Amino acid sequence: RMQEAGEYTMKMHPMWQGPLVAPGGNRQSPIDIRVRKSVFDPHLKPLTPDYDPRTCSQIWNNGYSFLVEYDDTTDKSTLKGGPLEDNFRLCQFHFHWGESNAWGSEHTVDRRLFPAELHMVHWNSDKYSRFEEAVMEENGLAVIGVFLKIGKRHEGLQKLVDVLPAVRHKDSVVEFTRFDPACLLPTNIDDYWTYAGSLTTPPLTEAVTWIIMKQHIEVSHDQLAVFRSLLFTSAEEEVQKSMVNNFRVQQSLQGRTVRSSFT
Ligand SMILES: CCc1cc2c(cc1OS(N)(=O)=O)CC[C@@H]1[C@@H]2CC[C@]2(C)[C@@H](O)CC[C@@H]12
Ligand SMILES: [Zn+2]
Repeated sequence: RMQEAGEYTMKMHPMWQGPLVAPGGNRQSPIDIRVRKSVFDPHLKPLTPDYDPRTCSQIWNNGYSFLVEYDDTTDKSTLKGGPLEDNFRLCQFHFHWGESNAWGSEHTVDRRLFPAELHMVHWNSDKYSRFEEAVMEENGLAVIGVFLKIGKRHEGLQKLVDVLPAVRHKDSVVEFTRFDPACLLPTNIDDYWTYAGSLTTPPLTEAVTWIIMKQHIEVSHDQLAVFRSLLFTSAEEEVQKSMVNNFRVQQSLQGRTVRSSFT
């Protein structure tokens, strides 16, 4: 019997069977961005990502998403400007998506859901010496969020899509080199919202300056379908679970202000 509408019960990924709220969390992510409540900040500078594709090293299925990891032992792929006071180093990017195109993003814009969301994770290399340290510190991380919509095929993404079957199972890793993450940014990166939040997966630490792009990117239905062919489960497990709906429920704003770089 097909599930009746509204009867939909999402099988929670084991990650969410634990504590859903960080202890004492008052700046949690993701959130709904209320456009009319965001405050234009004329002092926000243009964002200046400067990525070196040669720092791309591997793709890893960590059992919740797939992470494209970058060598962050030097200042070769960096992010500066925007709301950021310091220099940040790119360490990985990953996505969140749904089992249908009707939902999948973590952030929403006036409650509008997107089929997927890209996160590019950077850490403050002026203040800390390694990612694991910055993860625990306020203003330790900066994450760029980009919404994905279904439309024309994304040529730059295809190189990544083609290698995903090699990391189908949890804990699989495959070498992946010379991928320029800038190709996944929208053409206009000057218009964004920014707010103080947290990681949306454990350790859920309130270390993140979020920078959410106003302009989305387009990927094809077939490209997103390959994301859904990944598995939460490792090769040994007898019951295989499709990697879908790997997003966190929205958190309350708790008095925070979302700033915009545009009017
Ligand atoms: C894909 C979602 C994901 C995984 C990870 C982080 C962040 C992640 O997404 S999100 N949405 O930016 O919060 C930051 C902490 C990372 C973790 C991947 C695994 C680690 C790198 C651990 O090995 C140590 C710190 C962990
Ligand atoms: Zn994420």
